[in-house]
Amino acid sequence: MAAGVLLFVAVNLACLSVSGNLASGERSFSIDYKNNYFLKDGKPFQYISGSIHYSRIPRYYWKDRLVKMYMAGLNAIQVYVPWNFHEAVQGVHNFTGGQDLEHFLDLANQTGLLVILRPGPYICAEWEMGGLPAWLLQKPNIILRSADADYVEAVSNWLAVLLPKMKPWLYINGGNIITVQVENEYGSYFACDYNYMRHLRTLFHLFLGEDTVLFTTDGNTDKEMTCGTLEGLYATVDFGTDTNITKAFNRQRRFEPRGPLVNSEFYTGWLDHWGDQHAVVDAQKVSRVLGEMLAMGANVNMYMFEGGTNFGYWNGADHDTKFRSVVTSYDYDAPLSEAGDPTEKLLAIRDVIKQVPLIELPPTKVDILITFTLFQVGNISSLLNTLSTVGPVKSQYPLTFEEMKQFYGYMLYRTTLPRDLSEPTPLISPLNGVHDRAYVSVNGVFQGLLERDTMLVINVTGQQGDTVDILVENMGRVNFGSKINDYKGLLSNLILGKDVLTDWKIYPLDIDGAIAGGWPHSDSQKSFPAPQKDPSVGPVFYMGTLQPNGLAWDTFLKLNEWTKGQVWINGVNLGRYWPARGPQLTLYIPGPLLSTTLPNNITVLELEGAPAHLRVLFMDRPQLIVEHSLTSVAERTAIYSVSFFYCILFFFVADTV
Ligand SMILES: CCCC/N=C1\SC[C@@H]2[C@H](O)[C@H](O)[C@@H](O)CN12
Repeated sequence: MAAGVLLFVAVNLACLSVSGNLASGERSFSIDYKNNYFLKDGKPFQYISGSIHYSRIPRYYWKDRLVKMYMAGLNAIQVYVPWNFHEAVQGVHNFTGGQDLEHFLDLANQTGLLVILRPGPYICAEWEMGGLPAWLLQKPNIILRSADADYVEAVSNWLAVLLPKMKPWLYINGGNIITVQVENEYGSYFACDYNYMRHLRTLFHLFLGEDTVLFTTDGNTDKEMTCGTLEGLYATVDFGTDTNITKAFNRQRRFEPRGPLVNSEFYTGWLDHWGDQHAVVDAQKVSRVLGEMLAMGANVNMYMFEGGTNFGYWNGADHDTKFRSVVTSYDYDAPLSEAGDPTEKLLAIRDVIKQVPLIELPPTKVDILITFTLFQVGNISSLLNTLSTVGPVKSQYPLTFEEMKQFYGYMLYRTTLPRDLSEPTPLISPLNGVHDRAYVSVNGVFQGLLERDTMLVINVTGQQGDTVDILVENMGRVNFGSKINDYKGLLSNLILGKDVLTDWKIYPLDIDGAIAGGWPHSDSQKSFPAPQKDPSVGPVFYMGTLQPNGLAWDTFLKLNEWTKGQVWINGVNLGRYWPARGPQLTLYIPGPLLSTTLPNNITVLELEGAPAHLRVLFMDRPQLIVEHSLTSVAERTAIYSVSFFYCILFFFVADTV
């Protein structure tokens, strides 16, 4: 029996012998600084936890994931609360449906899982702006994650709503929350503002009670631990498989000489940015290092255990040497896949934990391969009456998304050519002010794109008075480091040759609202352009309808030879696709999102260029670019032959108009 299990059994046996000094039935959770472990109801307790983000999993799959985590041997889960997920509009709080945090906590409780709650208010997590709501940026020069008065006021108002909801869920009050994290890796942030952390500590104690176990988590360096820790908040560390465990926990000991050893984020995998090679972490290495930590009696949370998906516009970004947007899939090479399928890594981890009988895990999904063809709806310039019902804001110079009070998605900036441009003329944002991608058209003809930090100039031609349309895409706000004040849109003027472009009409686009309202399928009685021989280039909408065919399983949408864009299915925004850049090549579609009785409406916004065939493919497994080619020849042959067979069998010509 692995040493880790021996120790786990020993700790549990110790529980039987320890005569708790508690009234029978009284619940408590605390730190035993004498014996260096947690006490649960007065008995030694070691948590084996996994991170799962309810904001990245459809509500109908929460229980499925939680049960699988329990079946893997965990006794706890760790969960972030993204502030912007619950207060996208200032002062308007949403705790229903996919935001029903208390329902998620209740499902975890029903499943026998304790909870390590991480309410931030900043959470990082490769989530949009690290969970901070973008409307904070409307306060000029706000210093986020500091004692800045505007920021502190907004944080205090938010925590005054959230924390009272959480108090009944504390283990000591009959719930399942055992510990609560304050902020997140604060030692990594430039501000190092102890007054801010003291204010948070005051609020957390005020709303949750003085006897709640509060903690901090920081990267495994002295500098990070120095700025990130505070008296009264138990200091924990995070590190992955390549870190020396003894050195890491010795560093924690320098800040917490007594108390339980805790690795709050043991990285089971890692995140992907568009253009990266897909990050993987060896399963045997993960299970081995986990076993070593458990054998030391350490408390471990595996980050991630179930990653899920950055649906809609919720992905974050990093900005070290340049801006790098996080992909839609948050699979994280985690023990449970993005679609919730157990992996070899989960089985290896379960072998180390071995605290639950080896119940058979549910089988993976059945094979599905469906191909069908989309039809062109039109380009954005021609759809402004549908997509921008509020109409344009006129401004001499460009306004940001935040100034326009639209925080996510896409914005259309329109002006006219100041003079004839018979020769290709450079269009440039001299201050690198395109945040993040701008798709440029003249009189509806796509001229090219500008990309933050990457593509800073394109050539344009046209005649004086021609309409210049610039569609700007928010690719997700930076979620880590000093650049989280990540304003979006055209942050500075555009220069065309020697002319500063002025006199703008700026159109907020409510694409999600239009699609949720049934567009474009509800317009299907109208005539759409007939399929073109040559595919359009530039931002164009396409639509399709998949007739019900019993398909109610999880599938993965592949847009083979498409470039980059966004997909909606039955009104739900699945997120971004970018197969031209990878490594992600498919989009996860949760099975219950598809109707087995009604037509399934697919809408695609292709931003650069669709393939002539306009076909899309529903697959039974994800595809991504790994270090070697996508698949071996044998695998490729198998996929294509199976695909060919199913194409014949399931070829769907989408409903046309
Ligand atoms: C080297 C940069 C470290 C930044 N911290 C990261 S990257 C992946 C994870 C998640 O973002 C997590 O939310 C952070 O707390 C720690 N971490």
